Amino acid sequence: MRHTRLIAALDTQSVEQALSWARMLDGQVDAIKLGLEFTYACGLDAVRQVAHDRALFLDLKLHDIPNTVAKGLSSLAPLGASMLTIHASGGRAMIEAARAALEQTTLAAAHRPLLLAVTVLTSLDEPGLRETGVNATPREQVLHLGRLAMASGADGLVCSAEEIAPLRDALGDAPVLVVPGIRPAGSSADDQKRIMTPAQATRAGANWIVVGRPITRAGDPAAAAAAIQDELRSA
Ligand SMILES: O=C(O)c1cc(=O)[nH]c(=O)n1[C@@H]1O[C@H](COP(=O)(O)O)[C@@H](O)[C@H]1O
Repeated sequence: MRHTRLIAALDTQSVEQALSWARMLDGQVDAIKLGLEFTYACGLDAVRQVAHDRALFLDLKLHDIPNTVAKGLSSLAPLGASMLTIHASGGRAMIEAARAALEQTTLAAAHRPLLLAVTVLTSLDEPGLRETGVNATPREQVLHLGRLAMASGADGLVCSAEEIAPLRDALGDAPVLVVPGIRPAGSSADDQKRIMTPAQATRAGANWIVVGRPITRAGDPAAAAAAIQDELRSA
């Protein structure tokens, strides 16, 4: 059976806070995620400092013309992240250019970061997606973008847990599925719309789940992470 691993999203504008969370979560989570909030506030040197020898998901969701995304990724590749994100809606040429840039920039193939394509943000429900001009359900649009991204060179997809089963039906085991919008039972949804519990996500077949505020806002983040790992193991 697939073992679902846990990524903690360390969303903060403070290096000290990120370092403190990273240290308290060592041994409790399988990777840390640093994203837009941290990177814009603290810079790439701070990303290096917090990542140290931890597995890093650097989530900067690049979305631009192919040349700009390719050059942006070649600037990020030397940071040594295990995973990087782009938006699948940037299109085939952008995704192909992103993949080519990572192949060319990273020295050893074994160290190439996984290229993950974000499909439909977990903060969008059907009406929210329709407002962007997409006349499809989130599930249909995730499948559509997921097929495009995988055919264009992505290693995996970021999606909600609701779309894991249809993606597995359509694309099999090949895509690495990274799933945010995870809420342990009873915790606040915050701005997330398409949510599931850790147990539901692992049963559906997530490779990784991403959990931020339910861990970082807990009185004891290490205990919150440990409880999520227990839920994953016993699901
Ligand atoms: O790419 C992501 O990681 C991502 C994609 C998505 O569709 N939804 C989503 O929430 N995320 C990220 O996952 C994390 C979720 O954080 P919490 O809602 O606090 O658990 C945030 O850092 C988001 O940037």
